[in-house]
Amino acid sequence: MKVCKFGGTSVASAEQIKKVADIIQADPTRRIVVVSAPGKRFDGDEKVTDLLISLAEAALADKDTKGPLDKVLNRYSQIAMDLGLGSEVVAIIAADLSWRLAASKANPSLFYDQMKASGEDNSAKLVSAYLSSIGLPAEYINPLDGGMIVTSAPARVQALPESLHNLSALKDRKTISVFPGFFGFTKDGELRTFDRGGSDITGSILAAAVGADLYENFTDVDCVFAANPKVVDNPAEIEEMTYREMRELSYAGFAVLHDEALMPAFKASVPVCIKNTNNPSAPGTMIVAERDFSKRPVTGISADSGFSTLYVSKYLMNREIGFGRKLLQILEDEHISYEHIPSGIDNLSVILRSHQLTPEKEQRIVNRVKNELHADDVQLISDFSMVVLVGEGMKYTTGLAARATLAIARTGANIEMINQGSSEVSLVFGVLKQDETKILKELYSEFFAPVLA
Ligand SMILES: Nc1ncnc2c1ncn2[C@@H]1O[C@H](COP(=O)(O)OP(=O)(O)O)[C@@H](O)[C@H]1O
Ligand SMILES: N[C@@H](CC(=O)OP(=O)(O)O)C(=O)O
Repeated sequence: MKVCKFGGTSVASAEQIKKVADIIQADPTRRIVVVSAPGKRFDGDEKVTDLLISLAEAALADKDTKGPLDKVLNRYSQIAMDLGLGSEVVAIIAADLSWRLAASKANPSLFYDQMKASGEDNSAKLVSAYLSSIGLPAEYINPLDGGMIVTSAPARVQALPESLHNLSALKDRKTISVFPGFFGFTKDGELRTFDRGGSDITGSILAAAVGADLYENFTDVDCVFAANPKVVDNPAEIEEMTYREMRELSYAGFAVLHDEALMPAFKASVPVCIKNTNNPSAPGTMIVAERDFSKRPVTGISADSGFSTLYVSKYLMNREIGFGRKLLQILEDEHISYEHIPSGIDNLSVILRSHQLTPEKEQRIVNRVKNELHADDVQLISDFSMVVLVGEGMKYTTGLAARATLAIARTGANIEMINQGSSEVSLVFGVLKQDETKILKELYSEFFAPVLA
């Protein structure tokens, strides 16, 4: 049995949904289908999830919701019409959206989640109706009935282990299950969405739950490339990589798969294949537990912006027992997680994702570190990027860090931070955002271009 997830671009229009149906029809083992909300049809188009966020914002601000609501409804009715579906499914979607809009706004975060989740929920109803209309026995599965149970606020939303048990029943269904991605329900029955891009996570959980032979993740590129194809021209194709490599690469910039989508499949030993809805005969990229890494030590290079550094220096910091704990406690009090902590004897930097900060939080953190920890210098600096070299073979290759730093030096950029995880599967460079692209390109030509020449 295969679990197939179709991303936003794969269900963006009737034409795309017809390709999805062909893919399902071509292989009778494709029994569980996870869908995203309709995504972009062309450059500059709007994703339905983004339209729904605007709709929720308007509703919460007590502004006119007709404009944003019509935009969402038009996307679905256009698709339904082009698929030759009757008006019934559109009426169901319209009723669903007005029901959600009328829901309580007392907790804005829950209201947002309700609205966002409708994107995948209604997409699943539409796809299921279309599959049925062409004679494929398909059924929409409501995640509440299916048993997708997730954590409750304020924790980051994650599936609870009992979801695996509940969802395993899907493998016995005689029909093709069409399951909306991106959300689940808490034990108290509250709807919560995963992180953006979270339909990948749903697919992985379902694949693990039913013990699938393969989790196929269909998107709009033939495979995972060794670097972001929007930045590097014609990057090398990755035929096979490990879960660990993909996790590290998707952590910083490989948007093709959400970084939290690897763990469920990995734990259940389900291989993952990234494939293209627009070119399903291409073999795609296989993500597996182990592979031969003798040919190329570096598998891929990713880059992502949106990091900040909390720089703290204090004379004799290395001798002060509990300094690190107290510093991290201040961040915990502000509900902030950290990514890396490179340190010297009298100073350390805590690297964070900037989206967690607000001007007020920044001020509070800096004041507390100064006043409570008596630091000599405290600075919160934003606009950092991380460029990450990833490869299982890096551990067994000498001189690799030297090659990487030399390549960066050729760009004239400064390296603000270097971090090599103890597993040595990745080498992380903290750089200024303005230098990110040129460094990525230079590193790519250092590690990939010579091999291709
Ligand atoms: N290294 C990479 N290899 C392949 N695609 C990448 C890579 N880095 C970024 N991407 C981008 O990821 C996109 C697919 O992810 P996403 O937009 O989330 O698709 P979907 O809507 O199918 O979920 C591709 O169109 C591509 O631009
Ligand atoms: N629609 C949601 C969830 C998702 O996974 O979408 P996509 O498969 O298009 O990345 C989002 O935009 O975040």
